[in-house]
Amino acid sequence: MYNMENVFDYEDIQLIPAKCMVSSRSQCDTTVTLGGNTFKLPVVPANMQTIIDEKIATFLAEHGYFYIMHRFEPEKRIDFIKDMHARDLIASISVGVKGEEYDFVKQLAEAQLIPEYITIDIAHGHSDAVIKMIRHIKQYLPASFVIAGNVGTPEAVRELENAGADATKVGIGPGKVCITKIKTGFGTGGWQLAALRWCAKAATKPIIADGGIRTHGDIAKSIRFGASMVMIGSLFAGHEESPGVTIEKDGKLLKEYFGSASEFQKGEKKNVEGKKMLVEHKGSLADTLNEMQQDLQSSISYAGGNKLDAIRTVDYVVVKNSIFNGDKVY
Ligand SMILES: NC(=O)C1=CN([C@@H]2O[C@H](COP(=O)(O)OP(=O)(O)OC[C@H]3O[C@@H](n4cnc5c(N)ncnc54)[C@H](OP(=O)(O)O)[C@@H]3O)[C@@H](O)[C@H]2O)C=CC1
Ligand SMILES: Nc1nc2c(ncn2[C@@H]2O[C@H](COP(=O)(O)O)[C@@H](O)[C@H]2O)c(=O)[nH]1
Repeated sequence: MYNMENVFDYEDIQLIPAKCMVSSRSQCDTTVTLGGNTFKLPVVPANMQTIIDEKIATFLAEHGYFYIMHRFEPEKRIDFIKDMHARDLIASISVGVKGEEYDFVKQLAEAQLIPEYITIDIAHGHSDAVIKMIRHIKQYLPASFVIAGNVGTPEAVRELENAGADATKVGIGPGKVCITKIKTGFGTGGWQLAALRWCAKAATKPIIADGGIRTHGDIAKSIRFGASMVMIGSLFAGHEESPGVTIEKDGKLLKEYFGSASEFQKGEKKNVEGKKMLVEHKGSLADTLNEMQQDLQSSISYAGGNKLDAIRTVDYVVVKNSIFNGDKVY
């Protein structure tokens, strides 16, 4: 059994401020390097169909943000890579592990269409299916940076890294539209931050923390506990640009956000581990990204530095389930 004293989640932790070394938060640098490219923020919108589409991917790439396109319209991926490369932008796609995905990878290699990033997007990433796919991609597309997941244990991180993954994605069930924990009894939901720390200690390559981010402060906490990058769904859902229908209810604008393992995504009620919810309309994605950057710059200043790395070593306290005291940001 995992030692319960080491179990905590985002809301249980407060980072402790250190002496400020900048005269303005604008001096704090939030950039991060992953796979040889430098991005404005250590944040990537989730590769889900209600979070990202080709238009958002292009916007993110053009403005210096990392992105991962989802894999739920597989027939569009080749044109997507060509289009991004024609614009001199990074191509970052997702794959699954079924038979046709092996052919797809070979097809890319034959056409010399080499995505800069390939994410293997599977619910239970600690599996031979993912290990085999990592090896397959590394054989046919050795120049692509492979992100593999999702996992929730150090053993899984080691196995995927040993198979050739360049980064691993941590988070089984902490997502807002996730019902894995309820339907299966498994996962890192409720202790995602502790699981991240546990995995990061074993990792020799970057870790992407995935799911459970509810506030911008949680990004800083993820960095503190070992993430190089943070994947976020719900905070990016419901924007003007977000895919999905806008609904007006009681004078309020709402947008749908559904899980990749939901009935809505799958089109059938089979192995459903996700749900659909309506989220409040949030305005423009660019505004949210700017606010995230400002908040992270502020986090860096509280950490007593001027770069993201300053956050990695700050002290923290465990304040079990108490930091919000009923407060809400909005
Ligand atoms: N991060 C998270 O906590 C979770 C994320 N998701 C998301 O939902 C989407 C669908 O995921 P997924 O179902 O893996 O993708 P797929 O439906 O593409 O399944 C991929 C393959 O893995 C098999 N598979 C899936 N889950 C398991 C398992 N628990 N044990 C053994 N084999 C398994 C499937 O077979 P078969 O269907 O026959 O079992 C299938 O052959 C992904 O985008 C994923 O990221 C889903 C759940 C949790
Ligand atoms: N268990 C499930 N997890 C899912 C599903 N669809 C996506 N996800 C995961 O959630 C995160 C986003 O989490 P959030 O808390 O930021 O909203 C996403 O990146 C996936 O890893 C699903 O259907 N079931």
